[in-house]
Amino acid sequence: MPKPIVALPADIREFEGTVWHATPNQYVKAALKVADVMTFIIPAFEEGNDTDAILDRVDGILVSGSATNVHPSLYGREATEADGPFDIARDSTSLPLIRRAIERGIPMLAICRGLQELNVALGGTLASEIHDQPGMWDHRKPNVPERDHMYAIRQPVFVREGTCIARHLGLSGEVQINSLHRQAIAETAPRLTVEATAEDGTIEAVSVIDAKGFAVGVQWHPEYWAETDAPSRALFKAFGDAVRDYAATRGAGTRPAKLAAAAG
Ligand SMILES: N[C@@H](CCC(=O)NCCCC(=O)O)C(=O)O
Repeated sequence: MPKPIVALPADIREFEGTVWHATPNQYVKAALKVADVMTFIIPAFEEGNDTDAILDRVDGILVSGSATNVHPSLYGREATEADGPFDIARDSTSLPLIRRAIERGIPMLAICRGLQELNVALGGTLASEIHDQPGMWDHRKPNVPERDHMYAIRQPVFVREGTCIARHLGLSGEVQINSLHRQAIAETAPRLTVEATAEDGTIEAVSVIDAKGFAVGVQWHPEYWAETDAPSRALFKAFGDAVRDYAATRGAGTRPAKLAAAAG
């Protein structure tokens, strides 16, 4: 069987005097080295992407983290200074991919901003600058020069027994994670179940209720240490296995009508 492919919605970045559709190496490296799947980076456009045409051609979606935030208008709020910076093209690409992948039973792993997009895509809301609230930890990216130190594993979260994420991580109870976020889930979308939380109550992992397949989101960054940290590795291998299972099914004559017609 050919190596399966997952779609990853790009971020919009500006440098060297132009606009780039980009993603950090850590996501595509973990996908290839640990999940053993290839990644097609999807250019981020406010309009023009054909979501089903993308999903007809891939076996999963991987929704990455980003320093930008989901635009508050997407969860019924006015935008304030604290809610930025924004990446509306990324929002416009990710949210339809997330909704449609869930409808079609296409495996999805959502990470950090990806978990927040998953929650908003399914009708939930987000809170900004959570560290300013009484009793909350500081979950923000550590202000250090070295990227390994930014993504250092440094906080415990508690994984509920018998959950999807417990199965994929290969454990329940306390697990140590890294943390690089200013926002978090405020109102959980109706179709999501909370599967892990931090001691301060921050939602750290969710899964889609009654999902047809692998459909989880984590607020931390398993991709960064996927080759060396056991729970991170287990999660990416479980994602890769789900993607291969989907690819095998898709390859077994259940290709979407559009592709079958195009193939003649
Ligand atoms: N912007 C959101 C999501 C945070 C996230 O995805 N962080 C990973 C990238 C970190 C970085 O490079 O700054 C939030 O802050 O909650």
